[in-house]
Amino acid sequence: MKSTPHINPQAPIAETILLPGDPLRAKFIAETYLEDVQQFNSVRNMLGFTGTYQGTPVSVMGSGMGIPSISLYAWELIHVFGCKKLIRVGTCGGMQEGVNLYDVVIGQAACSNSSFTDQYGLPGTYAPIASYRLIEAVREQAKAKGVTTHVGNILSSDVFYHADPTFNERWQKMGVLAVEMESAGLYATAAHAGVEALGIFTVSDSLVTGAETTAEERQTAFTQMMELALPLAAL
Ligand SMILES: O=P(O)(O)O[C@H]1O[C@H](CO)[C@@H](O)[C@H]1O
Ligand SMILES: O=c1cc[nH]c(=O)[nH]1
Repeated sequence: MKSTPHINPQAPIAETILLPGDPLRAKFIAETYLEDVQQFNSVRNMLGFTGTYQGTPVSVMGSGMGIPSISLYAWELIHVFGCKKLIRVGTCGGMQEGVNLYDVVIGQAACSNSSFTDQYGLPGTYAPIASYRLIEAVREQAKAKGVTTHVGNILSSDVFYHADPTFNERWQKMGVLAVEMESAGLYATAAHAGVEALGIFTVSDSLVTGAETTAEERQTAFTQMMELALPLAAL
């Protein structure tokens, strides 16, 4: 089996892969939802698993935090291991009133302060967007399950603790729904390779009210986004 500096597969990797930032969230998803689970990766403790969900093969692996981390895993998963649908299941900070703790956000597009897309040498600014097919499918799932979702622009920030206290406010003014740290890199990597990507998030804290969840909840409690993402394997 092929291997890379970061993924040394001990089992097959499916065409659809869920990518939580936290490798322990990947383990939780595999143990909670998948059948016939095999662990395929442990390099750097970036745990990866393959199993089936309602009969369809699906993998789940931690992506680490930040655009450089998710983008290198996404590149290897696509170009070396043949992944075609990459779905980030992450936590995010709500940036608008009405985007409350535990709500589900779907990242239609991802703004960023990262220079990641400079590598493509485009004569302008690239707008990283999710697969519309995957957005539509998740919305249908959400309707059927009675889950409220917020669909719109998100911010993939390179900085968690920003020195400038007005940084978030300026993105909020532009209607950005939520902040996280990876999707712009994932969307651009997928677009460049001609495959599909989507980010589905649970609001773990609110930048509007200051409310927040615990580290344990971030690892295991955000099951709605997982249950919306897994059926995408069958598309
Ligand atoms: O919960 P995950 O998926 O890691 O996502 C969010 O949480 C981390 C920051 O705490 C960043 O990776 C951010 O994108
Ligand atoms: O990147 C992140 C993730 C969750 N909450 C935030 O405020 N930022």
